[in-house]
Amino acid sequence: MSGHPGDRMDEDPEDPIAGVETFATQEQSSKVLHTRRSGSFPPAWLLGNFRDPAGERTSRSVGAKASDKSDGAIWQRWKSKMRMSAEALDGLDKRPDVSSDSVRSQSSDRLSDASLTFKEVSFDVRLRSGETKQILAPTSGHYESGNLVAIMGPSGCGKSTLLDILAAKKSGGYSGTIHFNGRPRDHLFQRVSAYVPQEEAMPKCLTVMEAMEFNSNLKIERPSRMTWKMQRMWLERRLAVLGLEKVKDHYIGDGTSLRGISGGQKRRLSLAKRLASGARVFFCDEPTSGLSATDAEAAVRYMKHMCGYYNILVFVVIHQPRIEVAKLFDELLLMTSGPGRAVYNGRMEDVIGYLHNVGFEVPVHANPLDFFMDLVTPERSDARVDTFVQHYRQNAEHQVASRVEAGLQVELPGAFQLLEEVHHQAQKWGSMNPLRNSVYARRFRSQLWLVFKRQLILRSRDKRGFLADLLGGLAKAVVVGVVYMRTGELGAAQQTAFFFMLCMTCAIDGLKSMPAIIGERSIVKMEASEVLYSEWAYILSFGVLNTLQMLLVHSIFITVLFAMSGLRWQMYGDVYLWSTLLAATMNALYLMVAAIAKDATTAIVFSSPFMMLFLLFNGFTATRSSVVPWMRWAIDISPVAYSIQQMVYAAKHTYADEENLVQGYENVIQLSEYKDQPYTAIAVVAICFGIFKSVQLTSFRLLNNIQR
Ligand SMILES: Nc1ncnc2c1ncn2[C@@H]1O[C@H](COP(=O)(O)OP(=O)(O)OP(=O)(O)O)[C@@H](O)[C@H]1O
Repeated sequence: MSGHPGDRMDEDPEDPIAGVETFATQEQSSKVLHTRRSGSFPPAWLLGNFRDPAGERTSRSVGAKASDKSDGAIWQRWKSKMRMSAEALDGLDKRPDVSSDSVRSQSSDRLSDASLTFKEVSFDVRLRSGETKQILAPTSGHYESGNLVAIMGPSGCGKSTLLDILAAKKSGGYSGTIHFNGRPRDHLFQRVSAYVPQEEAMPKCLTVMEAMEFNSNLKIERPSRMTWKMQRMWLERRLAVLGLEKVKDHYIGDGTSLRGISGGQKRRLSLAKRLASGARVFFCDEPTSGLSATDAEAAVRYMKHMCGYYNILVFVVIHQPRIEVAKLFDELLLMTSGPGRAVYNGRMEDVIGYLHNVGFEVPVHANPLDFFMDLVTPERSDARVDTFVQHYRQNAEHQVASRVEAGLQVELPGAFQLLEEVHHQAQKWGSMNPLRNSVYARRFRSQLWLVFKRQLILRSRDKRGFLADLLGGLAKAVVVGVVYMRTGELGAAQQTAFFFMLCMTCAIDGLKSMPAIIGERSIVKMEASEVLYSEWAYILSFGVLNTLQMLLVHSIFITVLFAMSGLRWQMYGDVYLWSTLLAATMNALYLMVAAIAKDATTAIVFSSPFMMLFLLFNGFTATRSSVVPWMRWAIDISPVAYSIQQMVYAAKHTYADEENLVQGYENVIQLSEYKDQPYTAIAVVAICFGIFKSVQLTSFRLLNNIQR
């Protein structure tokens, strides 16, 4: 069997195989391919610009010289591989005991072994009173791939704390050691592990397959001769393992404005995305909470599939599962609270025997886990916490300790070697860049392109939002234009009032961009903490697209308004330039606030003082001589004031042949203490823009780091 990024490789069967499943997939895929290439937007090049398996034209240069024959051979090998993995998957589905070794060994996609060992991991916090509180007492464990591990215990016992420490979500503040594959965890651990939050924010207008492609492309580089269609087949296998193949072309949705996949399917998509990223160890924080009993069971059952089929290690923090669900877990780490301490750490099937050894018999028809949980929940009157803690210390702790020591003796390939193994095998499908020894699997420019591409797709699908923005700009221009229709015939004071109103309108227009960045922040926070891409990649792509859209809407607004005002077209260039600089600077200000604020309401509240400062100290209604001397600086730094000032000078030059107007403008200049200083004006506007952008970028990054 031949390989693909993330799979273990065996020998390639060279014979061409056209299995039923393969054909079905091929047909579906080509249907989508056809739809995407037939002129719809986003265009095909945006969604995937890769060679058709049949050797058709490609825009990807690497591998373009390969002969059709060898491309055909690659395609046949790939089809054969996919068919065999589909058969193995079918076999897995049909077996009631999904974890049986015989079924596992059928899996051609089985990843190499991995283990996680933690020794004496504890966590203390310093309270405001100065005291230290132990949240998690020293806890140890050793777990190997192919196992589904349940972490259970009463509320507040430190399950999530332990999970966060193991997943490297907590960068410090804990003691103890954590080893991956018998070696100390290093910076590459994040590339081979995945943290799955309780509920994940995902872009609603993306399809399930596109979400998979996004994660996969950011974590695993596609070899040059692996086509878009081949990658899709590979991702379909991952979706099939989690029971999502039927919804692969459905939108994710948000359940309200866009009905997408169900809540249970979303949870499974969270897993599938990480699977497509090549993760070997999963840390899932309450993946079943909020789901119906049926969906919760399905989620755990699919996790079990994933574990067995790919040989993955999965930790799941879970609250009192039903007996059918509990039985799916291989291992159990049960904790009690006050502080968090282990009271059981072993195979799930041994729980009843363990309870018997401690002196408790599980009542007939009772769920053993419910029974056990009740006994170790300190708040319950029938709890026997001390008995279990003591029994664990005297009889079980040393067994766990020896498992840990044995685990530490076995040095499996480290994260880099695992990545190298995958990289090496993937090279069978074409050339690739050298493997990066960085937390980011892809270079910054690839991250930027992939993030930009997704943003463009999402924006292109939000046609209503775009149209509303465009029509809003047009309507605003018409309304303001009707008010100032005779401006061209009026005196300098009235014309300056028009410039003032125009600048005010441009200055507040950017407020509407705030909800977009706030809405996407939780998605970016999650993805950036998973080191899919750097925050800069997001901020840059958002900035470019937001600016382009703003420029388009702004241009329509200014042009229509200017045409209606009746002013001479000679000064259109100046009006356009200064209003655009002002709009861009104020937009940067609003995005800066949006990057800091908790939510949209807070952002509006925060942005008001800044907005008022610039709008009120505008040099026209409040001049340098009319404001208190100690507030004159506000006019000196106001982009609004500089924009009005430069428009006034432009008008004075434009109407140089009309004596009355020139005189009128002289009066305005004198009253408002204006100076014709275009370079100072540009410098001030550019400095403001630079400061707002820098604060936005830094705070976005800082906030993400704090919350990581
Ligand atoms: N950084 C911290 N500072 C103060 N207290 C903390 C900190 N981290 C965790 N805790 C406290 O430690 C306890 C354990 O929290 P944790 O979220 O790990 O528990 P849990 O078992 O996952 O709870 P639940 O099942 O309710 O989600 C809680 O009381 C929590 O408030």
